[in-house]
Amino acid sequence: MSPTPFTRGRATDMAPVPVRTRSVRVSLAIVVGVWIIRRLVGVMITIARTPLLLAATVVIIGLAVLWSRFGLLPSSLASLLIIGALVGWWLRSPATFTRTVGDRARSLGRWLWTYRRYWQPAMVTANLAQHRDGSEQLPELLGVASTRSVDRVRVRLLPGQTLDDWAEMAHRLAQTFAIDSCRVHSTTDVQVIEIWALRRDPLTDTVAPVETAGMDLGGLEVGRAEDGEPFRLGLLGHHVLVVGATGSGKGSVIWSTLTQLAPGLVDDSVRLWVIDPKGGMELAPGQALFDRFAHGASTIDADGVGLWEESFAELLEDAVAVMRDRQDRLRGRTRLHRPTPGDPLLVIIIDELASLTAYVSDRGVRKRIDAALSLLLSQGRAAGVSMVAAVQDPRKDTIPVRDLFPTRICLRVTEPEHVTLTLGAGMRAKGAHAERIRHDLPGVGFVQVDGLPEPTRVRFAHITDDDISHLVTKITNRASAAGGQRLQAIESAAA
Ligand SMILES: Nc1ncnc2c1ncn2[C@@H]1O[C@H](COP(=O)(O)OP(=O)(O)OP(=O)(O)O)[C@@H](O)[C@H]1O
Repeated sequence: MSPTPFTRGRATDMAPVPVRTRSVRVSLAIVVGVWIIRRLVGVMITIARTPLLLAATVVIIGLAVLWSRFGLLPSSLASLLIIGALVGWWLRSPATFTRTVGDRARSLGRWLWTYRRYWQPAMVTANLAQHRDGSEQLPELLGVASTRSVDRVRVRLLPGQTLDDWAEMAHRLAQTFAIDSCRVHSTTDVQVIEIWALRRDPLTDTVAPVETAGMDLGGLEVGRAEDGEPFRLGLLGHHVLVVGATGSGKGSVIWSTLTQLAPGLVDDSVRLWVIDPKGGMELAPGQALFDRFAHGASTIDADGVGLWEESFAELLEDAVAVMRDRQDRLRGRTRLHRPTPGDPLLVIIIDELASLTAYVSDRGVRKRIDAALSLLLSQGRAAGVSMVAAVQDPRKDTIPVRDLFPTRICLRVTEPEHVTLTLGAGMRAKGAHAERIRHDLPGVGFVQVDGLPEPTRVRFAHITDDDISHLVTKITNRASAAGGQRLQAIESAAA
């Protein structure tokens, strides 16, 4: 007889040979003694594994020995000396003190009093514990690294668990550990994840622009991530799409990127071609830095076609020509163009991409723009042509080339659907609720880089009008000091 759906499968014995063991009587003293010894060994292992605890234990034992041998006065003096040294360190170098002592002490405290203490009930109530053969299996708490605002909790998953299981439970964990919010991140080890538990949101404070002497196109420091660390945006070999409702701070993504490109603008290893279809309102203050600037003119030609649309198409087609020329030159020599002074990275900046893809009135011009955009986005990265484009509406009929941007940034949006369209399916479940970003937090958003499993929440640096004029003056002065071709390019752009 064939098995029914309920009788299919193989039955396994609970044990290879069923054995009935006799119960053994053990005295209470032995049970308590073993329990104490196990605890003591656990404490010693913890001390040995934790440098801060080890140092504190050594100091305390040292002071106790001093006291027992030489009395109270020498040990009190030694204690004062140690406290004085710590205070002196904190005053001289608060950053290193915080990193070495403050954060470690905080991590230890959070590990002991919050996570280790409530780990079992938290796992059970969030359905993240497993029950097998009558025993309870808990995911292993590997460690906690805390800063002033966030606890990064490393956890080894139980067999069969995935990052998504934890992402689904993130809000429950936040509630259980009494923290603002929780996000789950993968690590290089597939069995280990990191929970970022936010105790205080470091992104409520405006982020100031960072002045850089050098430029790292693989990671421009454009803002701050939610763990309080600098956030770096890769531009070399990338195109970046910024999506956000009006007033969400798209301008700050563009300007913080431009600020970081300053060294390259001075030594001519970066050139900017800019399209600002909103009449140049957003980007004109930086015009002196752009090699080309198409911003729309108020004129139309004899056929009623806006000349600005022509100028957008021309700029993009010229960029395609630069790309083709590079491809011819680099073929067989390298697979990725490395920008150098005189052979720069060409960065194309477009402030409102929908004006080029959806709102162009002339069909011929629109076709030209579509063709050039698709070519640049699909082939430009390797040839040293990168694009940074901003748009309010990420829907496919507005931005058909959306998926060709490997890096996508979702600032505050009006609809949950916009998050999925921008960052990809499943990203809201991983905590990217960009539709919930508060109106008073412009420049806050989620960044998704192709190949990385979850988005990063960041705040981009706020660049004021004064910062922009300071930047323009600085770059033109430096370029003037450097002399040569680059200055001519800047001067002719400014003219
Ligand atoms: N990172 C930021 N930090 C603090 N304030 C910011 C930040 N970015 C933008 N702002 C402020 O928020 C307001 C809106 O910014 P912005 O013009 O860049 O938005 P936008 O998304 O480009 O809007 P639109 O689509 O209407 O042009 C401005 O007053 C700006 O000063």
